[in-house]
This record gives sequence, structure tokens and C-alpha cells, in this order.
Amino acid sequence: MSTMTSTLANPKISIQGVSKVYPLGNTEFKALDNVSLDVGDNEFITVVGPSGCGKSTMMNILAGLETVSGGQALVDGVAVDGPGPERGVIFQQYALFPWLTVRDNVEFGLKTAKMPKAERRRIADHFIELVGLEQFADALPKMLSGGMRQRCAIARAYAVNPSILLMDEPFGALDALTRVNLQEQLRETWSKEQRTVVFITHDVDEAVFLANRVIVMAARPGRIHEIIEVDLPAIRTEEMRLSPEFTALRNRVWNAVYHQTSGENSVSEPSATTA
Ligand SMILES: Nc1ncnc2c1ncn2[C@@H]1O[C@H](COP(=O)(O)OP(=O)(O)OP(=O)(O)O)[C@@H](O)[C@H]1O
Repeated sequence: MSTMTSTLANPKISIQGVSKVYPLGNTEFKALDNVSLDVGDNEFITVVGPSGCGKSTMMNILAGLETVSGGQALVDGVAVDGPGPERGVIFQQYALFPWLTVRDNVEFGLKTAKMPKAERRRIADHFIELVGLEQFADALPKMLSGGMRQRCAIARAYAVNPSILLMDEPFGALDALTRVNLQEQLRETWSKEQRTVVFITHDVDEAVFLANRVIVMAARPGRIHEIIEVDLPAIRTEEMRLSPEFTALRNRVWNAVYHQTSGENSVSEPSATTA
């Protein structure tokens, strides 16, 4: 069992003693307490933990949508100070423009960056093909299933070439079969088009299948509970899900999430702390 945060030589992301305090009535609520974590370049980490343990808060801090109350979050050694093009964000809700086709959605960020039309078309088509939507390039989002919309959102995030992808429960609203397919596709896309990925999920299988490391958080206050290395082969396959190695890792993560013994357990209702 490892509760150590890695200390990498040149981390892509470095979260250093980060805390986040929200006002709660006339007291305060500590959503994150002294969280430290380094994420390596091209590493794929997943973050799991009980509801309210601060996963989204941590993600929003990395995305630059939320400020820290203490400590700092660095990307490439520079403190995060607002959103930036090197960080692509994908949320659970499909944030596609409903009036634009799949291709125009994927091209959108490139157009904003004033990329010439032929070039942005080439890049968009590459990523549309990568996520298997080439038959639907001219379709509007309303003509797509939920899984297809999320694939489009992933293609759009990749197209602007961010070095970091921040994904907050991106498959949370999808049915189990679509979800499993998208996990395989995302992992394959990542192995072809390497990026640093931080992926939040409630699903223990998903956390293990996708990750190089699973970060298990605890609530009240939000903190890192345990870090579990996923020493499965880099290429993840459907068969692997049934392997004893996968099952053992899954059980470990499950126990870390649902049987947290240190401090307060996984009861997730907010409680006041005197910060
Ligand atoms: N803007 C805010 N103001 C006050 N409290 C907040 C705010 N945002 C989050 N919180 C509180 O901080 C805690 C952590 O919230 P956060 O959404 O980060 O947790 P989470 O782990 O992502 O939860 P879930 O798994 O349910 O999505 C929660 O108890 C929440 O009530």
C-alpha cells in the first residue's frame, strides 16, 4: 500500500499542499486539505473517492476555474492562474454547440485560434476518424447518441492539442456498454496521442482500466487517502478485465474507497470545520 505522492523530476502537474475552504454559514467548510500530488508527463491518472471528497474541486483548480485557499497548483512549473489552451476540459454534460455539425464542433477551437481552413479541416477529420465518427461528420449533435456526443467532445478536446486533458466523470451519464466501449477507445486514443490525463470517476472498474495510477481520495476533509499503481500492460483489452490481476487491483481500489479506516469514513455530507 502506498500513500506517498510521487516526487517526479519534472512533473507535468504538481499540486503542492493545496487546500480549499468554502464559507458555510458563519463558519467554513474544508473541501480540500493539504493535497499534494505530482502527475508525470503523459501519465494517465484516475481519481476516485466518496461523494464530496473534493474531486471536482481539485479538477476545477487544475482547470483554473477555481482558486486555491492555500498551497499551489503548477502546470509545467507555473502556477495555474485561470484556464489555458494547454488544458482541455471535458465534463459529464456534452458541451457541444447544438447548431454546429460534428466537424464544425471539432474545428471550433482551431477556428478561434485562426487556423487556416484546410489545416483545421485536416486536423478535425483526423480526430473524428480516431473516435470513429467519420460517418457522422456532417450530423448535428441532436442526431447522435450520448456516447457519440461524448466521443465528439473528446475529439474536440484533442483537436486543439492540449498537453493535458481534465475529464470530470465524462462517461457518467452513459449506459454500461457504451461506457466500456468508450473506456477502451479513450485508452487506445491516449496510447496513440499521448497526453497527460486526469480523469475523475465514481466507477472503480473504470478507474483501474484506464489508469497508470489510481488516486483514492477521502472526504471530510477532502484529501488523498491512497495511491495505487496499476501495473497492468499498457495496452488494455476487454479480456484483461477478467484477469486475476485486474480483479486484485479492482478489489484493492474498492476497499480503499469503501472501507476507509483512517480519519472519518466515507460519509459524504458536508460538515463544518474550523479552518
Ligand atoms: N462553490 C461551493 N461552495 C460551497 N461548498 C462547495 C462548493 N463547491 C463544492 N463545495 C463543497 O465541497 C465539497 C467537495 O465538493 P466536490 O464537488 O469537489 O466533491 P466531489 O468529490 O466531486 O463530489 P461528487 O463525487 O459528489 O461529485 C462538497 O462537500 C461540496 O458541498
